[in-house]
Amino acid sequence: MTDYILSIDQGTTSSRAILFNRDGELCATSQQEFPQHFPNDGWVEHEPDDIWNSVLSTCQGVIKQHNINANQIAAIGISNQRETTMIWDRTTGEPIHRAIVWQDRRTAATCSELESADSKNEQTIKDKTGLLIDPYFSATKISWILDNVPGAREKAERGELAFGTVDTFLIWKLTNGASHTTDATNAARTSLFNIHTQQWDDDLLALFNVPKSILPTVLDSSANFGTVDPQWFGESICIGGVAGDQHAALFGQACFEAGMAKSTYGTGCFLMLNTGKKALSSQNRLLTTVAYRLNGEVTYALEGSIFAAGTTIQWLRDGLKLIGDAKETEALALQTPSEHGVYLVPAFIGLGAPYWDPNARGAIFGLTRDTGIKEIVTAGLQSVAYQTKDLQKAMELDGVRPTALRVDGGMVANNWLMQFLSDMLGATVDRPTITETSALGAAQLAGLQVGFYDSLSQLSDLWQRDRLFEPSWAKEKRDTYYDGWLESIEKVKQGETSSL
Ligand SMILES: Nc1ncnc2c1ncn2[C@@H]1O[C@H](COP(=O)(O)OP(=O)(O)O)[C@@H](O)[C@H]1O
Ligand SMILES: O=P(O)(O)OC[C@H](O)CO
Repeated sequence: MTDYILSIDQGTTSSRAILFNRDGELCATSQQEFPQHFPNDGWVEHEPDDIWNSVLSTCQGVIKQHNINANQIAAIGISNQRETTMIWDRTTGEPIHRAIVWQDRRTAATCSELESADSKNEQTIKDKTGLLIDPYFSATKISWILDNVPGAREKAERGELAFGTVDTFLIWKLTNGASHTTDATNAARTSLFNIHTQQWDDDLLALFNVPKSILPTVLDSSANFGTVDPQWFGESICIGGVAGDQHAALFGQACFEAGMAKSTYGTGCFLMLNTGKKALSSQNRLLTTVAYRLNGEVTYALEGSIFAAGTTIQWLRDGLKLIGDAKETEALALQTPSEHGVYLVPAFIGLGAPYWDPNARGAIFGLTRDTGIKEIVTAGLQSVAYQTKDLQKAMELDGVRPTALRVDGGMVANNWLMQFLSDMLGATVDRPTITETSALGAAQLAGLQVGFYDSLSQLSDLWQRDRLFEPSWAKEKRDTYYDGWLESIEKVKQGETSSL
C-alpha cells in the first residue's frame, strides 16, 4: 500500500522535503539551508552540489524520520525556486557554472540593450511570454553563461549541454540523466516559451541567442517526469508533479476558480490571481503566466512579483542585528505607536512589480530623534503590506480584484502583519492550516498523476482555514498610510517606471 507523497520544495535559501498522506496532512518535514554566494555587486549564485545534496539529504531524512520504507511512497512532487538557471554537460552531468539565481542582476545592461535595440522587442516578448524584459528571467542568464564560460557556446551548438531551471536539474539528477524535462509553469518563466502556443519560440530563441538544443521537453504540471533511480531512496519512484513554487502554492491553496488569489510571503512575495482559461495581459506591468497545465489544458494567472519580503526581516536580523529572530518582529510591532511615520523601502536589488526598476536602491524615511529599533522593524514588516497594496492596486487598474486572498509562506505566522495587511488592503486575508502550500501543491499534482487524487474538487475540499483576518480601518486611514509609502517609492526610483 502506497500511503505517502514525497514533496520536494527547493527554495532560494533552503531545501525542504515533506511527506504528505492521502488527506493532505503533513506527516514529516526536513529542512536544510545552504550558502548564498554574492561574487559581485548584484550577483547571486548557488552551488549546484549544495542544491542537490540538501535535497537528497532532506528526502532521505523524512523517510527515516517517519520510519517508512520508500516503497510506501506513491510519487514525488517537485516545487522549486523559479527562473534560477543552470547549464550542465549532458555526458558527465557536471554543471559548467554555478546556478545564476533569480535575484541576480548581472544582465541588467543586456536587458537595457534589448529594449533600446528595437522598440518592438518589449511588446514581442510581452505578447508571447507574458513577461517583461528584466534580468529576473532565465533567458539572459543562459546567454551570459554561454558567453562567459570558455567554449560553452560551441558545445551548446553541438548539442553537448543541457539547460534547466532547478526542477529540471533535480529531475535529471534523480533519474540519473534519463529525463531532461520541465513543466509548463517553469518554462513560462524563461522568456523563451510562448505561453499561448505552449512551445519554445524560435523568434525568442533568436532574440536571446539561445540554441534550441539545450532546452528540456515541456510537460503538463501533472505528468510522468521520469522514475527516480533506486540508488537514491532504495526504490524506483515516479516523479509525477512539477511546478514553480508560486504556481504550486496557488494549486496547494486550491485557487482553482478564476478570481481566486494567493500571496506567498517567503524570501520574496508573489501574488498570483487565477484568470482561468484567459491569459489576461496587464497594462500595469504585472506578469501573465501559466497557473498550471493539466491534460494539456492551460489555466492562466496574473502575477505580481516583489523581490523583498522575508529578505527584509533577514536583513534586520543579520545585517543591522536589530533582532535575534524573525519571530521577535511581532512583539516589537505590537509595542510600536501606530503613528510612527517611518517608511522602509527594501529595494535591495531594485524594485519588482509594478515598478520594475533594477537600479532603485533601498532607503529609510521619516527618522526622528525618537525613532528606535521597534519603529524600524515595524516599518520593515509594513513594507511587505504596502508592496502587496501596490500589486492589488495594479490588478484593480487591470480590472480584476481577487475574490479571496489566501496567504502562505514563513511570514504569515506573524499575526500582527496579517492584520496590518488586511487593514491596508481593505480585504479579508485567509490563512490556511497548512502554510507549506508550495510543497502541498506539488504533492497534489503528483498525487493526481498516480491516482492518489482524482479531481480538483476533491483537493478543494482538503483546504482548511486556520484564521481569517478582517479589515478594520476606514478608507481615509488606509489612504493616509499608503500615501506616505507612495511618496517614499517616488524618492527611490531611478528609472522611468510606472507610477501608481
Ligand atoms: N514570525 C515572523 N515574522 C516575520 N517574518 C518571519 C517570521 N517567521 C519567519 N519569517 C521570515 O519568513 C522567511 C522564511 O519564509 P519561507 O517561506 O521559509 O521562505 P523561503 O521559502 O523563501 O526560503 C524568512 O525570511 C523569515 O525572516
Ligand atoms: O524561493 P522562494 O520561495 O522565495 O521563491 C522564489 C521565486 O520562485 C522566484 O521567482
